[in-house]
Amino acid sequence: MFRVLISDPLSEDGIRPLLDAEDVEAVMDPSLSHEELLEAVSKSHALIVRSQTQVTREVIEHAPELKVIGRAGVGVDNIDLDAATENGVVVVNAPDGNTISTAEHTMAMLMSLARNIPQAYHQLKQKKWERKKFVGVELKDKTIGIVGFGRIGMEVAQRAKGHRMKVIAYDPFLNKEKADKAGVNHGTLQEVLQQADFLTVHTPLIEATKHLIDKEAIQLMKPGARILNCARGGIIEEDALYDAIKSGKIAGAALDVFEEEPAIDHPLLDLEEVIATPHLGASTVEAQENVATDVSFDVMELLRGGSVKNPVNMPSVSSEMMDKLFPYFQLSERLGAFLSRVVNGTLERVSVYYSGELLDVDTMPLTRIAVKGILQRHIGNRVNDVNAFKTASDKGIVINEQKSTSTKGFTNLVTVEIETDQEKRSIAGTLLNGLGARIVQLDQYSIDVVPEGHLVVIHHTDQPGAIGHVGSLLATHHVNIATMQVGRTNVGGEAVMVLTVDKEVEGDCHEQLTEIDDIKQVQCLTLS
Ligand SMILES: NC(=O)c1ccc[n+]([C@@H]2O[C@H](COP(=O)([O-])OP(=O)(O)OC[C@H]3O[C@@H](n4cnc5c(N)ncnc54)[C@H](O)[C@@H]3O)[C@@H](O)[C@H]2O)c1
Ligand SMILES: O=C(O)CC[C@@H](O)C(=O)O
Repeated sequence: MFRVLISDPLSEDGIRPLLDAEDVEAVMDPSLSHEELLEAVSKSHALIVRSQTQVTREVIEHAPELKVIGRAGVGVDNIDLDAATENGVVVVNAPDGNTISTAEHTMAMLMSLARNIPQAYHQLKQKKWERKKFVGVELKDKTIGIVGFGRIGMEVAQRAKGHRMKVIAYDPFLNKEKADKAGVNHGTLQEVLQQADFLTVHTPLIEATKHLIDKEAIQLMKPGARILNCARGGIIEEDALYDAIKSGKIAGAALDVFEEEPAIDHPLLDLEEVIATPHLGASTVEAQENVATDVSFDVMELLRGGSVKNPVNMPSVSSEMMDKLFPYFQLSERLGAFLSRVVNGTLERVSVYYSGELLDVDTMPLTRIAVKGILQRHIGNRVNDVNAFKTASDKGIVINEQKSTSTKGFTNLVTVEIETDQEKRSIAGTLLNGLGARIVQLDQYSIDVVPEGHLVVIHHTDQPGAIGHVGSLLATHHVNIATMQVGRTNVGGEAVMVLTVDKEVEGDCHEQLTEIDDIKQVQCLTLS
């Protein structure tokens, strides 16, 4: 008998198949205290949550029999994915079921914001008939800037077009061709900020999107623009938004989500220009039924040993497979992560080539890990080696894996190649017997670099003094160089320097490196 604990309110119709299953004993109790949750989860094989229950490391480590955590919704930021993976617990979510509800909620917020509906309603309830105070603005011919053009962003765009708004969108996976197909304009983040009368964010909350809309970003916006967040608290910096509304730079904001929830006594709620709902984007009968059905299906499949539709983290890999592939996991991920951080343009195709002793091995798990390393730059830990291919194909990225007889003299070689709408770049790495992983090729240049820590990649012209200038400048910024590799194709031609350094190169130091004569591009990255 599988014991399933459901610790947030879920649609009973949606989880009916689970409640009725003969091999499942389900307990739904959304009112558990923290101590009661720890006690209940300690006997459970599966835990199903929405966004309220915080599935922390402590919770996961209290559950020795736990096999799966089901998230009835999209965002998994309330689940400690690392702890789940480390403890062999599979996390599944239900990413499609609440898209429409959240897009519709965004439109409801957009219209309420434009026409001051909540404020006017509140006054009328106080028996005040105010008309002058609540003059709104039309949506027609206004520009809506959409940051994050995934499932919800795209649905919002279609609805905004119905209101005859102009739509401009930014997403690292959006290019002109995809934007044309969706009938929207494609812009950089800066262009979206500058052109938007209404700015709406629909990204996940990950390292790259935390405070994406901060003071500097708001500075770029039109005076009198309005901002919406029906995605995740923290994408918009709340203090910066507060100041911008107080100063009159931003005319108003509509918020469904907050950095800390429940947000009962939040300063933004004291501003009349702010309208808000308590994280209601997914709160419709339909969405709750959809996500409950989807998540219970995957949870039951997993408990019964079947395959799941929406895995979020890494399931256990057989020990036999692990022995062969394990040494290459980190190399493949880091090659992908390195290349994704230096490539320009929108990703279109990823090819991974294997040679030498990898010729006869099933290398598909390594390709997944390389693709995960590439996509993580923009998607964070929602992409993993299980869902990497699906995530790539959802984004229109073609994945290609090939075996090659060209080993360039190494006993094993993994080559990752990325094509974007602007360029084609490649990187190759090997495992040296007893010495660990090495990057041995970057594009046309032969190098020898350990793929870890802080790295600086400098494209320059091969001229006397270039290396010395870089060394002296880093020294003035107290950046210690651990190793330096220089690759060139011919004397006096194009060349690359790859440095490993003891601390991150940023700000002025980065700026000044780019100003050195003969240096064309400086890219800094950290592999951990
Ligand atoms: N308010 C609610 O109740 C509610 C309901 C459902 C979803 N959500 C949230 O809405 C968000 C979007 O959900 P979705 O289903 O559309 O997800 P999705 O994965 O389909 O789309 C997210 C998009 O954001 C893009 N992105 C990532 N980093 C970016 C960056 N730095 N700049 C611009 N774009 C970036 C991704 O490429 C992706 O296309 C998530 O945060 C989700 O948790 C909230
Ligand atoms: O459970 C909820 O209502 C919120 C869900 C939503 O934030 C999500 O990310 O899917």
